[in-house]
Amino acid sequence: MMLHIIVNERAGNGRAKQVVASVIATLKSPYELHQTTGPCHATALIDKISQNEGDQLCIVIGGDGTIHEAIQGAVHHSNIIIGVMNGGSGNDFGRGFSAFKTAAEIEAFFSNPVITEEDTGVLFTDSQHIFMNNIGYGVDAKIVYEVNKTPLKNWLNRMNLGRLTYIIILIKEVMTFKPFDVVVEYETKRKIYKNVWITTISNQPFIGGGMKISPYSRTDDGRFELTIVENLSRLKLLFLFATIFKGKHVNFKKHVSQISAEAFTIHYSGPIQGHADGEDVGLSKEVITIKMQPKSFRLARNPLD
Ligand SMILES: Nc1ncnc2c1ncn2[C@@H]1O[C@H](COP(=O)(O)OP(=O)(O)OP(=O)(O)O)[C@@H](O)[C@H]1O
Repeated sequence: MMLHIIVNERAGNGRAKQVVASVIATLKSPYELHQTTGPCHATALIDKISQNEGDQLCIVIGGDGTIHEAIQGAVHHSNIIIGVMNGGSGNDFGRGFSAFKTAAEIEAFFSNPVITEEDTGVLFTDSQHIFMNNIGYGVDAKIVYEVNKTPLKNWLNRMNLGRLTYIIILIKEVMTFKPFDVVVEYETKRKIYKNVWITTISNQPFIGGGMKISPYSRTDDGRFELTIVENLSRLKLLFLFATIFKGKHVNFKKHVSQISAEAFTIHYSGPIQGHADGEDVGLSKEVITIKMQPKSFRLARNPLD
């Protein structure tokens, strides 16, 4: 098995750069180092690496954006095995799937390889988007959109206060966002929800840097969980957000519904901001569809996790 290290040195405001430096200083196994230079480069690197014969272990060091791009490539190549080291500020992939923390853990993987086949999803709007963590339309997506745009993020990241960016923008958006209506179709069912704030489809539990929005999601069960938050005041929504960090929001059954299925079609009453794995996918069309791609990439798990 050949070892490749793919790093986005810009990720996490330099955190990935520090991680890669400490890994290569202590790694004993031979490796090839690849540095991403901009958007979509991680996908192109995976495509190129896949042309080598046999299994290729690609340890991706970056944030969820870089990992998302690497997995876009990995789903097309069965000889690619993705491993991850957290180098961003949110790091939800590492929380929900698995992550290596040290070179010693990578060496431990070589003596005892734990490789699993993991699910991804595809969002169909006017174009297609593959996602591994979650996609969502609603106030949560508007928060992600605003967080990615704000200069506050880099400034607070530099002081290791990345999570504070989410909290400040979350409060602002909860106070100004206009709720919407949806019709959800799954299996043979059709349900109507009014006054909706959040529609998030999850493949793993975490979103927004550690908020446990979908506590029962599993990355290899061939199903998604749709979380709908509806019909509550702005103040209650703010309170509910505070409970999402620990996954306790699911106890508010009057306002929070969770549905498990392999595919969903959702009709929106108006254009609502969306994201896939924290990256902007624009405003919702009238109808969107989400489909499961079961066991679509191979993951190297940290055997010491
Ligand atoms: N060398 C580079 N310079 C600038 N951007 C890059 C480079 N390499 C990759 N990128 C782009 O940076 C985007 C963001 O990267 P990533 O999500 O890994 O880091 P981050 O935004 O700092 O992390 P987080 O989302 O956890 O805050 C990626 O989607 C990728 O398109």
